[in-house]
Amino acid sequence: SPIKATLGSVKSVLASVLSAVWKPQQPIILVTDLATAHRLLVRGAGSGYFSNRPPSISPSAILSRRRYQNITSAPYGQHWRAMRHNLTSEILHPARLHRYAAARRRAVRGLVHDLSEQRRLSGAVQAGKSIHYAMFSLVAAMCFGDGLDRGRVRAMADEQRDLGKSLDAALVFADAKFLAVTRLIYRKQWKKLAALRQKQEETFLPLIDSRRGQSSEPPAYVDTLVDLEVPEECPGASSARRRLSDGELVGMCSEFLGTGTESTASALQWTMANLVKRPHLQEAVRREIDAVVAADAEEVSEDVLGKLEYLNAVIMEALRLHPPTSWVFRQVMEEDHVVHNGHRVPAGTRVFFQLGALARDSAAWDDPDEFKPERFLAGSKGEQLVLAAAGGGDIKMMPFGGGRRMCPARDIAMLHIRYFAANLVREFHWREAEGDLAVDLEPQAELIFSAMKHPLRAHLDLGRPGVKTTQGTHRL
Ligand code: HEM
Repeated sequence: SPIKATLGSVKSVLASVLSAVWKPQQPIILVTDLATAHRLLVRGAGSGYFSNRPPSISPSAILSRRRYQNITSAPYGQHWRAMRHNLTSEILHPARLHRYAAARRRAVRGLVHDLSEQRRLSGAVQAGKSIHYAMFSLVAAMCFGDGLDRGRVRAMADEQRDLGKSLDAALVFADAKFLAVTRLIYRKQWKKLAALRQKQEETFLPLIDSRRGQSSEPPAYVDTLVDLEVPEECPGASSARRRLSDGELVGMCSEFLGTGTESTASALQWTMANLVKRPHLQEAVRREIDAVVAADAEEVSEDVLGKLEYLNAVIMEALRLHPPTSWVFRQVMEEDHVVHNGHRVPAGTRVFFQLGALARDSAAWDDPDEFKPERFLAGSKGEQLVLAAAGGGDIKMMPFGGGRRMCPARDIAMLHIRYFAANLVREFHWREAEGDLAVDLEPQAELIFSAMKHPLRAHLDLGRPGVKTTQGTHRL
């Protein structure tokens, strides 16, 4: 109606005026070359901390008015350290990764089964969607333990997807100084965010409660969280520690499910898309697998993944050209001493590292826009590349970020991608579909993650003689 339309335009004018008043523009540095990225992120971090991000847009942090922090959103300090240490030492430590091998095998088996069924029933399979769900079910098992029923996992995956989609809308609340006013102006967005979070609490809290006081092998992430003690924030209580509240636990589980699924599923999808687009590379990967895996072996097991150098090179090249996380964000704090072009960067400055541009820096790569896995093979120039340096060394690409806030899950992410990709290539011959279903390598750049704009679809032929679909038994 005309009244509604008038109110709508008044609202948008008012919102932009208000946001300019209460959100003084902070300077931004956009980093698109590797030399600057290295100087700021790695060496810059050595002379100060430079380890904070701008205020998070995670619904958990916004709705709780920043009382609930997760690893990604927490300011650099004791609380962040305790949470990150728990994740890296209890779940992601390289010596402990083998404990989740059974869950990984189940997830790959489920994915192969799903794709086989789709293949039987229709033409092109919806590989993108299936990969995403399989990765989610694996991460959900690591988070809440084995034995979750399929319906519940589906519901959680849907909730998580809706929450991810709401992030753009949550941007308006990120650093609003007068949240009450912003809430009023954007009340629809606020209500939607609150409803999504409410739903998530209803799903997660019973699962969390059912794990209290239990010990299982392997431990679920949530088991380590309910036992975790973090420093008390009260001034004067420097040595006091406390457990995480229910609200914090829900936020931490949501972070694990989101970060654990989105980037890895996206990297796997980009890898498979490039293999569909380039059948000769797919054949080379298959030959490499066949050379080290017996024809009657049930699967490409995790212990042979280290021998699959060419597959690894394909994955690295996919990560370079299609980094699943688009940006690394930092904000300069008072205590930082970040120097750029001979000047100290003022506190409050936001520094955005554009990962896609960094990985195509022509100073570091020959033919930066070409898909050439060979550059990552032993003996080639790319061999000595460093994915991202937490300490010294050059950076040639940084899909996992860098410095103290670098992704803590690089090893497990690479394991997941290699294991899934190796088995998918062995089980099926992937062929490009026609017309609208052909592989489109255009990204859907979102605020945080960058996935394929058109999720991967492909025709599949059985890769091994004797492999049966659900009507019989699949070998995996
Ligand atoms: C291919 C897969 C992945 C990619 C490309 C990726 C990429 C990234 C990037 C770019 C960052 C920001 C780093 C920075 O600010 O310097 C990050 C942070 C993070 N990632 Fe990952 N990630 C992946 C998989 C995972 C997985 C599987 C998990 C969890 C199981 C995870 C958990 C996290 C966490 C908790 C942080 C925040 C670290 C902090 O603030 O201290 N990531 N990731």
